[in-house]
Amino acid sequence: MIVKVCGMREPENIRAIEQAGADWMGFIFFPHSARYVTHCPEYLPEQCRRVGVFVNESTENILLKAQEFGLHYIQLHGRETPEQCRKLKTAGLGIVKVFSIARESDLRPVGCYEGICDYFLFDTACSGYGGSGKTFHWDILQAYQAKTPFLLSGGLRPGSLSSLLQFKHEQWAGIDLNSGFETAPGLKDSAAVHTFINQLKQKIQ
Ligand SMILES: O=C(O)c1ccccc1NCC(=O)[C@H](O)[C@H](O)COP(=O)(O)O
Repeated sequence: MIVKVCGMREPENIRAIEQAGADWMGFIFFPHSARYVTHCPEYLPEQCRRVGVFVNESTENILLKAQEFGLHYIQLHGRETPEQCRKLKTAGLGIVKVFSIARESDLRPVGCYEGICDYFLFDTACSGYGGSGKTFHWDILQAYQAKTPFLLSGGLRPGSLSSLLQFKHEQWAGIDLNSGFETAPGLKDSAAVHTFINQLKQKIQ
């Protein structure tokens, strides 16, 4: 089970979340986000895969950030096309395409990205692009029949553990933690993340 912690930017907090056992760490390169990373932190995680989060950004700018931050994965939250995903993949980056989910029909576009992306991330549909702090009805994902593994996202918080333990899907590969574990935007409660990861990984590998 991959645990991604998103919206990081403070060096000490990055270290603490790495120590807490996060597998992936997300850096948000979207200027309108409260978690926007304006400059490269003094410390970047070495044990975690580094994920760059972008919204409708040019391939050129994404590649610049990928180099600066040593990104392993690019997570795309906007209207990025399969062609842009393919270009980034060809540059040697892993690709995570995000789909905002409110109803079953929101799963329809995944077919165009199948075979190009390494992972999909299913997040709650909201007026912005992410970080809503709200969950969607996970039952909708039972209609997902493609083969690309996915991360479950949107509104996860310490109290989500029991629901996660009941969730089942063959392609479910991980979860994404963000605002539900924050003490302030961009600052995670490392003790809460540590406890949550330990409890989750004791039950699900
Ligand atoms: O978190 C943000 O501020 C954000 C803004 C714009 C695009 C993406 C953003 N977050 C990316 C993520 O992967 C979040 O973890 C995901 O949306 C879930 O967030 P939350 O509902 O707060 O758990």
